[in-house]
Amino acid sequence: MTAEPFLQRLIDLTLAEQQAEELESSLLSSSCPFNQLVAKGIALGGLQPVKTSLGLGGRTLVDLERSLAHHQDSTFPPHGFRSGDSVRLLGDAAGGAKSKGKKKGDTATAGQGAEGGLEGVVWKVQEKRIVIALGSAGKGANQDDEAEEVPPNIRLLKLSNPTTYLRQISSLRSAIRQLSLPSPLPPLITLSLGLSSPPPPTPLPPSFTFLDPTLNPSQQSAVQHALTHSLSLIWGPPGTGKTQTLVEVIRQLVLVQGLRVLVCGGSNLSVDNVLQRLSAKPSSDDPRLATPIPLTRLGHPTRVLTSLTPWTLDSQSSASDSSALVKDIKAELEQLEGRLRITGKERVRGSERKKGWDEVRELRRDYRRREGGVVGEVVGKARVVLGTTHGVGSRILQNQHFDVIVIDEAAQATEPACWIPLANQPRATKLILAGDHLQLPPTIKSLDSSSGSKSKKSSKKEDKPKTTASTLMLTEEEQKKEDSSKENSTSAPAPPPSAAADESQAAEPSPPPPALSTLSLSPSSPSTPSTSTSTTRPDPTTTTTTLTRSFPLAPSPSLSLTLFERLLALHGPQIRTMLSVSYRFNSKICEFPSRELYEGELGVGERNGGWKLVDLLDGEEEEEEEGVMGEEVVFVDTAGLAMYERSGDEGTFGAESKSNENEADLCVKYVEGLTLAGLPASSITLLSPYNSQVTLLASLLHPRWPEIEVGSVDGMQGRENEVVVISLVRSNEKGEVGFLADERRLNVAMTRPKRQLVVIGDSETVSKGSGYLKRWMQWLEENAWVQVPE
Ligand SMILES: Nc1ncnc2c1ncn2[C@@H]1O[C@H](COP(=O)(O)OP(=O)(O)OP(=O)(O)O)[C@@H](O)[C@H]1O
Repeated sequence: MTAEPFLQRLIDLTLAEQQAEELESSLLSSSCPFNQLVAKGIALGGLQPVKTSLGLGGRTLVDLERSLAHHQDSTFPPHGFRSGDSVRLLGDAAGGAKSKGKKKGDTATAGQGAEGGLEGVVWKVQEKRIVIALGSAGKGANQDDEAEEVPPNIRLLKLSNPTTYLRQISSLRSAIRQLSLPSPLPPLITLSLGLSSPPPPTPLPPSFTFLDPTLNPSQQSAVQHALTHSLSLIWGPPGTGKTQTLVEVIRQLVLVQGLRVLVCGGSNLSVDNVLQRLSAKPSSDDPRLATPIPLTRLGHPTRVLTSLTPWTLDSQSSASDSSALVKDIKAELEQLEGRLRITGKERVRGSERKKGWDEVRELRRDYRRREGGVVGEVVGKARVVLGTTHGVGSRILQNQHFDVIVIDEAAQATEPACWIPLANQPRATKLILAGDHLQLPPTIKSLDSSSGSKSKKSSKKEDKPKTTASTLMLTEEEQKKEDSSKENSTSAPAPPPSAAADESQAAEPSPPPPALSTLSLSPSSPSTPSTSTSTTRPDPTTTTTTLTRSFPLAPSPSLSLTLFERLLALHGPQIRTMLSVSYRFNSKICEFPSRELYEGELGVGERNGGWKLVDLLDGEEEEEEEGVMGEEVVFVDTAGLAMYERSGDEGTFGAESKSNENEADLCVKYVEGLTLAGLPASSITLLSPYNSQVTLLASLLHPRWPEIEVGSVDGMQGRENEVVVISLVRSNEKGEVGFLADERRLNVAMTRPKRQLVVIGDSETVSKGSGYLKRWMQWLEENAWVQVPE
């Protein structure tokens, strides 16, 4: 397969994903009465605008509160609106604001009569107030005409968000265009498409030393590999210091090599993790670390950890010297708009009103132009810019060039998301990806065309890169493409027939992923490059089929194949290093995942290797409770006790999920024992692969121990606690294991605890699932403190 069809295939998969998300959202909202949408957390009614102001990008911000004419309480009920979500504002009475009806880029269906109204993006969410930046996700700030039409009574509906996909598609199209240009292809594009093999490493100078003297040997090797190779994958199993390693790499690149670095992450949290370490005072007194690196964090300030606000672009821009004039214009604009919005007797009328809005438009243009100048100045000073993969495609970076692209949590980002920095940074010559492809991959909603079954996995939906108001400023190219991409979306692979069918499939496991060792993207081995390793382009007058590839390129079977995995399969293990010391858990907890998934190479640090739960208790309790508190792994085996699972209505889409009441009771008993022994409830986490069981556990545990964390495995990636109790749920005569079949899900579950892993389940049922599950059950029998409930 040549490069162009490969990229086109990624576009098709992205369009299918966008369609699946739109379908899910539209089916949900169109078939539900409004109060049910409120109950589901995707709508809010009886709101009134209490203030309008101006936000970054010249957008009108509307502050909404619950109207006391409609509600007794001004606090919002539980809801799912988060900053960055696309929304529609509707006039409350008629179900549509007095506006221009359906807009050009309007694809979301949001309930009966919901086609009109104003589009916006959630800017800020508080207990009693929600702030909306007007303007559709795809249109940037060109909403001048609409600012005056905010209805007095408002219903708010959550929409599916096309911007994420638009940016991915436009980046992939940009990469396709670059293939046909006469100039040499950017080196990272040739490497990513297998059009060249990675060039030989550039050796480090003899004077090279590490800035961080605490790095372990595997971290040091990873740093050296990343500094000397054009393409470097840092494979970081749980708790192995991936972030610490990346920080050393970034500091070396900037402070020692004088390069400029763009750091992206699949989620806001991953970006913040890197920023937090990078902005912290270094523990080493190496003089090279004396001057702090100028850093800028892109993205919506409300989605950035509060402690990191000073590094956000918004904060830096408003603190800059050049922002004074912009502030003056903003104040003038707000004053004028405020006057024009006055209703009743005092209202501005007739030609004066028209003149006023003309002036607002003019001032807005001026504001945006000047604000753009300030933002460009601030970003230009940064030596490291950080943002989500989506955020770094913002127009803000259009004329900014970086030497190195770093993508953290790359095994949790889809490949089209990674193409945003790749296609938009043609001058970058080094790509560093960090992640662990043996933990859960990105969430995919669309059909997995390779298997015909739905692939729904992994990370929480909120963690997906989302549109944030600060990053809504699409490139002009994206804006032009918006409509055409929607037209094209009709040619994408067919979405699932119905949301109900969709979700019920999700209750069953996705087919187990290909093991890395068996992941073959082509008939020939990646380790057998063809003769040409040229990084220059062929004669542009010839067709793309003549592009000489060093490595075979196969179409991506689905979006769950990440760039991280594909590059590993394409270029071979020489492009990666593995961090092999985990600082999270004790050696017993490490044993099984290390043997089964990490080639036996994962070990533990000196500090944590001998950790036990009993060490957290004071002396007296320690003596009393020696026994289970001294165990690292506990297995409560319900085999033969007929503690069968139950299917239950999960609430959303009427989907079926599983629960197991007997197991839940055993969990409660176990937790009771731990707390009686003196362990704080906050040190305990309960996990289950099934949402129904999570709900059941929470209902049993939270009334007594509100601080206990209870969650689904998929939502807990990246988290840890002293004790983690896993309720496996599956217990049936047929030996059906459902979600447990995915090795990566189990890997995430069993690598969350620091001192004690507790598994509660039916070994007889689970052993029937797969070789991996059978081996796990065997290992538990041989290594855990096994309890058989009465
Ligand atoms: N060389 C080291 N020596 C001692 N402790 C270390 C070392 N490297 C990392 N750590 C500690 O290990 C813990 C995990 O490190 P870090 O957060 O960098 O890992 P990570 O791989 O990014 O984590 P995650 O699995 O959550 O992605 C931290 O407490 C960190 O201080």
